[in-house]
Amino acid sequence: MNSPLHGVLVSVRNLDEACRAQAAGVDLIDLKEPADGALGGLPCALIREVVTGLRGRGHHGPLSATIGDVPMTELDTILARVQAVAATGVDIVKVGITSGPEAAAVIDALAPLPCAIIPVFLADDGLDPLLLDRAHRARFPALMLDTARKDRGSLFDVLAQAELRDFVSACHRHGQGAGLAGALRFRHLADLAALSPNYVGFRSAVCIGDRAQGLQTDLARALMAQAATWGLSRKRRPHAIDVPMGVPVSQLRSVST
Ligand SMILES: O=C[C@H](O)COP(=O)(O)O
Repeated sequence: MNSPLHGVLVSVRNLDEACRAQAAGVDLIDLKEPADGALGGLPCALIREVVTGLRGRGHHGPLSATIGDVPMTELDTILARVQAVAATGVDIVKVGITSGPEAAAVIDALAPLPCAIIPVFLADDGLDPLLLDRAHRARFPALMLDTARKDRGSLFDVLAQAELRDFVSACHRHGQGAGLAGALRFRHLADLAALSPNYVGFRSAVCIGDRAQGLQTDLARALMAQAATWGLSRKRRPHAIDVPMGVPVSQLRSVST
């Protein structure tokens, strides 16, 4: 249960928001620019500033960052961005994967890299089982689902419960953590808990208005409190539903700088 890939992930865009997330007790702080799409990237200098700032404030929890919304056709750019983001000092690099002929080559190219990478499958148009199987076999520490079009409902509107359950089970069968995100709201916590993912990701739910607005500390605190009652946070209540073991720290490849 001490996996760094367990709990509630909240996306932030700068050090101020990161400190708010830290104050709220967020388990995984994720760096991205929410106004630039589902996986909008931040400049590496800003990522480094946030990493240094948080570590300087005694934050020991895992930090992730996205490489930005890079098309699958631009493999060289994807690999260069992964290397640059990993070098900022984050623990995990998130890479968005969209279905299409080039996606398999992206998975294959990411797999041997010497840093912890989480492929994020954008599920708006369904999941490609062959692509997912490839990612399971590539031994990434975790896989994640998210949605690109935030105005069309949540992850639960684009995938059936059974598909989500199969995704989580397949991750666990392959020794991988399973992450779920996609315009998730407080009202989804019970359904999320029933799926027993390793971590759940939020941005829209901790903003007033859309996800491009500022992170609200009060909402983040409330989210963490409610997630804890459902066993979805690392700070679980004693009576909370048990969540399967996540990926042990030893299984995370270190980030090369
Ligand atoms: O990585 C997780 C996402 O940032 C979640 O954002 P969202 O709740 O707006 O879909």
